[in-house]
Amino acid sequence: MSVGVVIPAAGKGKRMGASVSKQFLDLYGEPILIRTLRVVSDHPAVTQTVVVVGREERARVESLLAQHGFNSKRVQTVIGGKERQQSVFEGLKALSTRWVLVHDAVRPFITHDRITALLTGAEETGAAILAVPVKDTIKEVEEGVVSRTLERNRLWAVQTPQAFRRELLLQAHRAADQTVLATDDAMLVESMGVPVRVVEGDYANIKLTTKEDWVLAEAIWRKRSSEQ
Ligand SMILES: Nc1ccn([C@@H]2O[C@H](COP(=O)(O)OP(=O)(O)OP(=O)(O)O)[C@@H](O)[C@H]2O)c(=O)n1
Ligand SMILES: C[C@](O)(CO)[C@H](O)COP(=O)(O)O
Repeated sequence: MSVGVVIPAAGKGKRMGASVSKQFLDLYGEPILIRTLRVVSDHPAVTQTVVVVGREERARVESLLAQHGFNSKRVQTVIGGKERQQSVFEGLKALSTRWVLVHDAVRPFITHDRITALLTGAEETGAAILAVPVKDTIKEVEEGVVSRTLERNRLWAVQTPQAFRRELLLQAHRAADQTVLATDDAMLVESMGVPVRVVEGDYANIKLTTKEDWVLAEAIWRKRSSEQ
């Protein structure tokens, strides 16, 4: 199985509200992007990694990669787009592998064990995602009033990485042609009628989105470090 990875890292991190984009913030002495990359690119199935960056940040990312021992053969950079979906599409075009993992730069707590399970899950239909059962009750709200309570035992919170046959995901992105804006890649494949396998994720695989997530990230990191 030849597996490439796309790491979208061209976001601005507006909801985090820090002075630099969240993927460059240090978590216990190392930038989040580097922590994420170290786990994903070291997985034994991964042969190619592409980091998608903002145009004005490319030089900074390349020097960060070199500083942390990632040479340009192991990890390359491409310029992203305005939305995550466009950034992923740019990354996909730079890969030559049969399979692709798409993984947010800001989910540093992914493990090899979950990546392996995800890749196995994807073999059947060409598409698989990691997800965890939701813990809260979820309601639809319109103009400040509840319109519907969703059936919790059918709801899963979706994470990355997501794994696809690369040609399938490329086809799905081309079909969307920027007229459909999806919040994850699986949505594009689902809209082609392809079944997407759900593989149980890990609640610790959080996405750093707001300041509260940072507190949680520090706690997860401390716990993981004390267990090693
Ligand atoms: N145009 C974009 C937007 C997002 N991303 C990346 O997609 C991942 C998930 O996106 P999100 O958490 O929404 O990051 P931001 O867009 O940076 O956050 P915000 O919406 O708060 O600005 C991040 O690794 C982010 O860098 C990207 O590569 N290109
Ligand atoms: C892809 C994702 O991480 C799955 O949970 C999420 O949808 C990304 O959303 P964002 O608004 O781009 O952070």
